Amino acid sequence: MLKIAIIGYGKMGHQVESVATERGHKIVLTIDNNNLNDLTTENLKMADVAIEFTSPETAYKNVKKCFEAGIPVVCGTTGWNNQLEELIKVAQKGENTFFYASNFSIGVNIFFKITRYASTLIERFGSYSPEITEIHHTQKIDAPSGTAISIANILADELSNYNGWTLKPETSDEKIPIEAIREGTVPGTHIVNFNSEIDSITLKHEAKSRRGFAFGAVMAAEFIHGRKGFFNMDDLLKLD
Ligand SMILES: NC(=O)C1=CN([C@@H]2O[C@H](COP(=O)(O)OP(=O)(O)OC[C@H]3O[C@@H](n4cnc5c(N)ncnc54)[C@H](O)[C@@H]3O)[C@@H](O)[C@H]2O)C=CC1
Ligand SMILES: O=C(O)C1=N[C@H](C(=O)O)C[C@H](O)C1
Repeated sequence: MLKIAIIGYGKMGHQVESVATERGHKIVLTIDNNNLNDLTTENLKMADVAIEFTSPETAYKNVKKCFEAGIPVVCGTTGWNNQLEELIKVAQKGENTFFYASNFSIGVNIFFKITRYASTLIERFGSYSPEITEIHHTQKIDAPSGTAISIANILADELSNYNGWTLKPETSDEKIPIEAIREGTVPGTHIVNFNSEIDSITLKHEAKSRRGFAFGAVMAAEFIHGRKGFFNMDDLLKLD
């Protein structure tokens, strides 16, 4: 049984609470906009691990607070990639424990591997243009989604004609276009399309709820218990 601090008690925080208690863990602290002053070193030290799902503006400070308190932290907040790199480097030194994923769903992480394999085949022929579409609920702050950026990085790794991504309607020959659609309450849909003059190949992952994200985050919390350093879904799922 782990004692868990939930930082960000919104849509994801509530799902994490539900999955964690079902798995026999205890929630010892919940933090949201209404009780930010409770995010103290003293309170964090009551927990074995913190799980952070907040906003692009707040994640950096929250993860740093966990480092300062010496508490392992699992973070799924998207939209702060520049600052994230800095904290990954800090954790890689081995004094802190940090697990980050742009998407904790097992299905999406399988989808990442399928996308990489498809890209290696596409690269041999060179006649296909890639495009990513992500569809999310209208409350989502960041665009493109963290998952779409992860997919774009995989495509750019494998396709020699591309070296980054661009958010539509902007276009650029060397950048993989990402279309971000905001629609109703969609939990998260990601589509990769490889288009040529004679055909197209489409890969799609569609989350049916937020449960898969929460389940992955709780598994990550269990995984980092007793470990030091930086970890991601490849360490947890060992899909290679
Ligand atoms: N990595 C993954 O698998 C997933 C990542 N996400 C990401 O997680 C983040 C949160 O998503 P949702 O739960 O849907 O958002 P939400 O808006 O429903 O919840 C955010 C919560 O954070 C709280 N909050 C704001 N500032 C805070 C601070 N400084 N300290 C503590 N709490 C604070 C808010 O009061 C709110 O309760 C987003 O960046 C989203 O993209 C969402 C789903 C899955
Ligand atoms: O904000 C969301 O809801 C989600 N955010 C993550 C992202 O930006 O990729 C993961 C998931 O798609 C849901």
